[in-house]
Amino acid sequence: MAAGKSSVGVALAELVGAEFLDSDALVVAEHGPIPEIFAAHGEEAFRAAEAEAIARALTGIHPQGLVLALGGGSVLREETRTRLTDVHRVYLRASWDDVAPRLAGSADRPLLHGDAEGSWKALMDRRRPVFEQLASLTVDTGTSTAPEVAELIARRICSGSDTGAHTQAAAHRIDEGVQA
Ligand SMILES: Nc1ncnc2c1ncn2[C@@H]1O[C@H](COP(=O)(O)OP(=O)(O)OP(=O)(O)O)[C@@H](O)[C@H]1O
Ligand SMILES: O=C(O)C1=C[C@@H](O)[C@@H](O)[C@H](O)C1
Ligand SMILES: [Mg+2]
Repeated sequence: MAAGKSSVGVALAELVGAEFLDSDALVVAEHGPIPEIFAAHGEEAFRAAEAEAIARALTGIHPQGLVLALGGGSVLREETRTRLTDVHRVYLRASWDDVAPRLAGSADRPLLHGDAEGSWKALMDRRRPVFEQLASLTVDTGTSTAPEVAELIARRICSGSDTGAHTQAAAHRIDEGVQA
């Protein structure tokens, strides 16, 4: 949470000329604000809506390519991890010290209500192994701005240091974006 998935995703999509989608925004557009979904229907209902939104995004047609920012807990579902097999999967790594100032004043993360630091660390302890295993590329976000992180991702994908599957066309587009 607050690792910068949405901010970096927008910057990366702009850099490489791809379409950008955000699973949280897709869920909100269809079902309303996330805290209200959690309050009215519970986390499971949110996770189901999130998995559906991601499935639709990934099966949609995106002639320019797609950068998809995922909700922080979405990949805990095996069905979603399976859907990501053939794409680049970037893990934006951040520490509590990195994210604490970014979370200040934000009330739209229902899983962090109360003891935000304790909740964030407990969530991350559970999720980190999943993120590490799923990622085809890991980037630290602590000391770089979102556009800088985006550029680093594009360069790493171009240079082949990302092990994720990708097409020649996508690599070429990224190359052009990085050089632009
Ligand atoms: N590399 C960065 N350096 C400094 N601030 C950042 C960086 N990346 C994102 N931010 C800021 O942190 C806040 C959270 O970023 P963002 O919404 O992109 O995170 P997220 O990972 O999408 O969070 P969520 O899991 O809630 O969807 C925003 O205010 C954003 O401007
Ligand atoms: O980390 C999480 O579980 C979440 C992160 C946000 O992106 C939202 O998807 C929601 O607040 C849950
Ligand atoms: Mg986000």
